Amino acid sequence: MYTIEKAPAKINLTLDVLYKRPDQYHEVEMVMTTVDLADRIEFFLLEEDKMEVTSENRFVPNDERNLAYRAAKLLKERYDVKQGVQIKIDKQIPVAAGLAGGSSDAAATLRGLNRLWKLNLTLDELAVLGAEVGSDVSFCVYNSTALAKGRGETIIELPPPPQCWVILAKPIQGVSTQSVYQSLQLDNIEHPDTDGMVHAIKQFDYQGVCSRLKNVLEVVTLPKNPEVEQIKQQMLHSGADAVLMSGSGPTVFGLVQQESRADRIYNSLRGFCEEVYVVRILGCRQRLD
Ligand SMILES: C[C@](O)(CO)[C@H](O)COP(=O)(O)OP(=O)(O)OC[C@H]1O[C@@H](n2ccc(N)nc2=O)[C@H](O)[C@@H]1O
Ligand SMILES: Nc1ncnc2c1ncn2[C@@H]1O[C@H](COP(=O)(O)OP(=O)(O)OP(=O)(O)O)[C@@H](O)[C@H]1O
Repeated sequence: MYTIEKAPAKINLTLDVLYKRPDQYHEVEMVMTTVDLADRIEFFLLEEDKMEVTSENRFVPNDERNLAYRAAKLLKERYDVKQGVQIKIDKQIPVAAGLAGGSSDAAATLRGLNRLWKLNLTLDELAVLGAEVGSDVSFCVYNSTALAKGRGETIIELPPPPQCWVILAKPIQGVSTQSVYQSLQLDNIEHPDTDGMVHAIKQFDYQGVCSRLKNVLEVVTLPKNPEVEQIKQQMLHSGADAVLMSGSGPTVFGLVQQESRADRIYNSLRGFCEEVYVVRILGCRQRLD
C-alpha cells in the first residue's frame, strides 16, 4: 500500500506579535496563504513496526529530528498503530527559508498517514495534533488561507486572496526562527492592519491586500541579512506591486498580476540570488495529488 501528498509552501501576508507568553512563545496574529511550490511526499506501508524517513536534501535530517518523522511518531503512538511506514520526501521548498517547509511536510504526513493507516480523523483533529509538532503545522494541515492566532495554532479559515503571481527569492543564508523571535523588541512594534487585510481578502481587493502586507519580524531579520532588503528593493524596482519577507525570513516574496512582469522580476533577480521561483497562489483546501 502506498499514498502520496503534496506539501505546499506558505507565505505570511501579515505577521503581528502581540506579547510574549509565560510559555516563552509569542502570541501572534498572522494572515497566511499557500503557494504552488510544494514538496512531494510518498508513504509506503510497512507491515513491520518501524518508521523511516529519507530525503536527498543535505539540509534535511533523515532521522527523528525530521518534522515529518515527528508527526508520524505522534500519530502512531496516539492511535496505537502497529503498522510502520517509509516516508520519502522530494524536497522542493527551500529549507530554513520562512516558507514552513518542514511544517508542511509534517502536516502532509498527518494527512497521508491518516489515509494509509485508515484512522478516519478529520482535518480539525489533525490540526490539533499538528500543533504538538510545531506552531505552523495546524495551518499547513488545511493548506488554505487563514488568520492564525495563539502561537499560530488557532486557525480561522478565509477565502483565497485575489489570484496573482508570486515571485519568491531566498538569500543563501538560512534563518533560525527561534533566534528571530528572541531578538524581537516588543516595546516598539508597528503593528500590521490585520483586520484590514482580512477585509481586503474577503472583498477580493488586490490593491487592499498589497497595501497591507506587513511582517513585524522584518525589523529583526533585515539588519542582520542585508540581502533581504536588496532583494525587496530589486523586486520593487522591477515592477512588483508589493513585497514582503515571509515568516522569520529570509525569503522575500513579491506580488504582481501580469505574468510578463513576474518574468521580468524573475530575470532581474537571477543575477544575484540563486533560488528564485515564480508561482501562483493556491489559497484554498484541496486534495493535492
Ligand atoms: C515565523 C512563523 O513561521 C510564522 O508563520 C511561525 O511563527 C513559526 O512557526 P514554527 O517554525 O512552526 O515554530 P515552532 O517550531 O513552533 O517554534 C520555533 C521557535 O520559534 C519561537 N516561536 C514560535 C512561534 C511563536 N508563536 N512564538 C515563538 O516565540 C519559539 O522560540 C520556538 O522555540
Ligand atoms: N521535513 C523537513 N524539511 C525541512 N527542514 C526540516 C524538516 N524536518 C526538520 N527540519 C529542520 O527544520 C529546520 C527549519 O526548516 P524549515 O524549512 O521548516 O524552516 P522554515 O521554512 O523557516 O519554517 P517556518 O517558516 O515554519 O519557521 C531546518 O534547519 C531543518 O534542519
